[in-house]
Amino acid sequence: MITLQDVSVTYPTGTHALQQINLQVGKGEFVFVVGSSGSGKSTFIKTLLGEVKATHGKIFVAQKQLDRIKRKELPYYRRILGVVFQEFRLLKDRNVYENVALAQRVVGVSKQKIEKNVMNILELVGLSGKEKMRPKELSGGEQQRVAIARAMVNRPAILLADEPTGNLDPQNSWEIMKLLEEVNRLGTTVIVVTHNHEIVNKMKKRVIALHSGRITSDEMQGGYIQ
Ligand SMILES: Nc1ncnc2c1ncn2[C@@H]1O[C@H](COP(=O)(O)OP(=O)(O)OP(=O)(O)O)[C@@H](O)[C@H]1O
Repeated sequence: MITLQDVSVTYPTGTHALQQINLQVGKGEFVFVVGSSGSGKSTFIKTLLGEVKATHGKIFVAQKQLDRIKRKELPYYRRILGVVFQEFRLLKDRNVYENVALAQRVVGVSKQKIEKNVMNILELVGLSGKEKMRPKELSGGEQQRVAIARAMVNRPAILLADEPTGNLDPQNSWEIMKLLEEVNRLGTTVIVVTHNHEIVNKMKKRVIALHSGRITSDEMQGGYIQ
């Protein structure tokens, strides 16, 4: 599903944010990416999104060669991916339904299908009945559920989550991780960047550790010791 061959990213400032990354993530995998601040985790996510260009190496995502994709093709490429961020990034002046439906409108889904898909995905994330609420009327955990629904409503093959529990208390963090596990169980490849040791250690998934832009360990059913 995802292959990186000798990928390096050097920012114009000269910082080597990723160095010679070789990596394969198979369809349906659940992977944690861990590492201290500045180790290159966000750069890794941004590179997969095509927001940051690799300075060296090849990247294949769902049979597309990302390092060869033209700028104007990026919006189509990004339909393969759903993304969730630490700070939710919901539209404050739109309700739950609208926040999720917008993701479908931009790809041209019909009104009837949007309604069905949005209701289905809101049920999956446990937010049925909250369609009319605005983000500020929801708890942090609920807002992150809306963000996950928005990321998943177009049925992307891959879900990227950059510190999805960074703004949540332990109980909500755990519930969001269980939801990501459910999304993964339904067939989506899930990549989660996190600092949360407890969750990584409990979930026994593949763990890729970065340090100074390099992969220092990659273990199936790994843990996270700092
Ligand atoms: N736009 C940029 N321009 C120049 N340097 C950058 C840029 N973004 C990140 N960096 C640098 O690249 C390195 C990796 O940063 P990155 O944000 O990927 O790390 P991170 O592991 O996500 O950190 P954190 O956990 O603090 O979010 C750091 O040294 C950072 O200062």
